[in-house]
Amino acid sequence: MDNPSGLAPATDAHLPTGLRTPLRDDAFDQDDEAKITAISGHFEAIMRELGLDLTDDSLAGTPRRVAKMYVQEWFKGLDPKNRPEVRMFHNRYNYHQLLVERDITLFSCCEHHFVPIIGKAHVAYLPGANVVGLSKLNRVVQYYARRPQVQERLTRQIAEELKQSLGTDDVAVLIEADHLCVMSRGVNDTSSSTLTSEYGGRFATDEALRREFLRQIGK
Ligand SMILES: Nc1nc2c(ncn2[C@@H]2O[C@H](COP(=O)(O)OP(=O)(O)OP(=O)(O)O)[C@@H](O)[C@H]2O)c(=O)[nH]1
Ligand SMILES: [Zn+2]
Repeated sequence: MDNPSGLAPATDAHLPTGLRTPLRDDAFDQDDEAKITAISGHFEAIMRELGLDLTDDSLAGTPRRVAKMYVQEWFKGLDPKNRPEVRMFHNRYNYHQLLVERDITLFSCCEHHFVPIIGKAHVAYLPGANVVGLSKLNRVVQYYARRPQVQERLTRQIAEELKQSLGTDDVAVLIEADHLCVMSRGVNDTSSSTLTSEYGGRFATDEALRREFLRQIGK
């Protein structure tokens, strides 16, 4: 993609304002290593406040482990350099039926409590002139999941990205997930789970198509 300014593209600049993850303008002025060093110092302070002895050989490396985990794994979807390139192929075989990628592993993080959200995403679309490389559907889910999130925004971000990348509004996204903030604290409910969905184009208007999608994902 042309980038005459030479500046890194802003996270989510391609999404409607309400769907963007709230980030400061200078979010990526620091490189990953500088972020890891800074977060490591902050996490060390939290551990100290909890009364932990940082000279213990099991605890000594924890601040940096956590910082690396945040920057390189849990929250790597905040950085636009990690946005997947969605490759399309010419649909020369004229496949125009429903395509469903189901049971995509979903690991995210609750932005209210910073604990995991674990579940599955199911996505579907109706191919037009082009088809997408299947793994790119999983990569789009993972990119938006690897951020502090609420499930509603995650669902709509994935749907919007797929609409733009696949060049069609005929996109469906359904997420079922367990929120550790609900399971492990607060209401301490380990049996409830949360379902969210977004239906675009023909999925929004054609009830039979929506039912077929739900049938294929076992709902
Ligand atoms: N809508 C929505 N809410 C979420 C999500 N993840 C966590 N929450 C909720 O965010 C809310 C935050 O509410 P607060 O009252 O500020 O926080 P709290 O005192 O920790 O709330 P409790 O969890 O009820 O103890 C809680 O009700 C969480 O269950 C999500 O993905 N979507
Ligand atoms: Zn939470």
